[in-house]
Amino acid sequence: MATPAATTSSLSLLFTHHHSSTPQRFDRSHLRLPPRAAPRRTRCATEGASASTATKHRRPAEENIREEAARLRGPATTFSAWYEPFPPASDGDPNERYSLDEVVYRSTSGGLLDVRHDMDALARFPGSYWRDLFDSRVGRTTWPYGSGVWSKKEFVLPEIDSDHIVSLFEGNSNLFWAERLGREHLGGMNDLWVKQCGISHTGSFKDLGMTALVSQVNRLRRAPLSRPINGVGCASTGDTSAALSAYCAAAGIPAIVFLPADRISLQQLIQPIANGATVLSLDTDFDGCMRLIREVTAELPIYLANSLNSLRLEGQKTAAIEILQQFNWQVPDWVIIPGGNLGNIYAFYKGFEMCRVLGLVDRVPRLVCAQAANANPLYRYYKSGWTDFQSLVAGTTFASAIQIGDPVSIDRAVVALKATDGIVEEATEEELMDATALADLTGMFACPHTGVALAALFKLRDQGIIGTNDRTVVVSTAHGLKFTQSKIDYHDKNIKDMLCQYANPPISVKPDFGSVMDVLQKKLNGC
Ligand SMILES: Cc1ncc(COP(=O)(O)O)c(C=O)c1O
Ligand SMILES: N[C@@H](CCOP(=O)(O)O)C(=O)O
Repeated sequence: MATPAATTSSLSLLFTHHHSSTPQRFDRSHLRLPPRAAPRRTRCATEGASASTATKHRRPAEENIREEAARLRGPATTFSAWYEPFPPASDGDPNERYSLDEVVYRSTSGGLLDVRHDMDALARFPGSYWRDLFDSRVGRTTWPYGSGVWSKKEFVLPEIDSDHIVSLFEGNSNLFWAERLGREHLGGMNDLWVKQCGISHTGSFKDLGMTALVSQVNRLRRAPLSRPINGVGCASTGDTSAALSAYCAAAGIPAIVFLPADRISLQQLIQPIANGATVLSLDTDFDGCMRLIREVTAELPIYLANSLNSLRLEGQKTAAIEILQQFNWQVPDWVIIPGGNLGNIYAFYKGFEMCRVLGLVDRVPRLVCAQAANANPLYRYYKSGWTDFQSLVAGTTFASAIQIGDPVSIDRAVVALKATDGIVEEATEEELMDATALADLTGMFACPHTGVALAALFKLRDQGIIGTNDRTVVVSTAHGLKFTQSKIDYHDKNIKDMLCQYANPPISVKPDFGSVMDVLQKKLNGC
């Protein structure tokens, strides 16, 4: 079994308790709990109104689910969150903090910010309370808890009014047992799981962060705050832009996306176009787009939606909490995540660590960040023993959404990995494409980024670092249907210097019985 990760981490600081507090008896009236279900009454079809009328009008006809939730809501929450410098200031102003209603992305020293929660207030309730509350909301449509993100609202953006939330009922993604991949291709692994964050509204995990960010923008733009924010913008390798465009379109907020020309898939490109965003195709790479959007958002009233903005990570961290929940609050041994701009690895850590600190679980898993060898600044940094970070010009990779050489969240990633006794692995193009193909041959339809994570798993199994019985979760970050060209090239054996050993090209056959029989007999005889 894997060694459980250290339980006291340097990051405990991130979850500051302002006073030492032991969980006390709790008063449920402080929380916005889901309305208690009315006692069920069996109704026979002949009783009163017809059965169809009785089931049709669940609330007054003129009321929508948002209004229904507002009517049923309890007293306001006492939880709060704010921005603080990341990592916590050692030589800066210890009191530096900002309201989430401020438009601020950087600390006064130019460093990153992080969303901090009032952990004292949350810790007034025992872990069992939070587990029960979150479990009670899964799979419901009660606004806004039908979303996997907002079902954990108190841990995400506790102060936002539910009326301001922009949600497409994201999250609650499938976590499935990859039985055959583990058994047949990973030396009899019997506890291998894939968290399908890409089976989602816009086909990637970015939806989780974008619902949080666009909701906050919606709050800022509307009365009483009425901030002059004219639009929301991002640089993107294709997934952030898709999520931003969809959530902005749902809220009626203008979206502006900066895309590196010819470096994202067609399926990703059409998403913001279809959602009505302003799409700028720039003749540079992602890092170049990122530099530009930072300059532009400093000049124009455009709110920055990249994960440099720590609001995003509050939504993304719920995927980690969901994994714990899906395992009935048992902690897996390993979680493997593909990394590019490196916000997500930190978001996962934050979700796990918050649950540990608040007593929902007693430890955190070991994290593995997997990078494409052609875009591997974190891997090189890790291999240097965290002594020498060099940004680089990322090379072309089939895992195009992580073709990033100067990751914004490098410092966040290092904290997450150090605190979880984490590992960084890399995958060559052949390794990631073979891993993707093998996963597909066992029933998945993985994106190349998931292939990077799977290739890292293959290596860590070969090295004996991940054991046969270790409960391991591979985070699948996007839907394979967004990256079909790479699969077409692979199965066509049309990739230079790649064997494409698992290619399964279609067989051209004459349309007559004899020819078809010949082919099938050869196939069935294993020739
Ligand atoms: C599909 C996919 N996987 C993984 C990542 C990596 O996430 P992060 O940038 O947070 O490291 C991204 C974006 O960068 C992505 O779009
Ligand atoms: N893969 C991302 C890259 C940008 O990441 P972000 O999380 O910082 O917005 C994308 O799809 O654009």
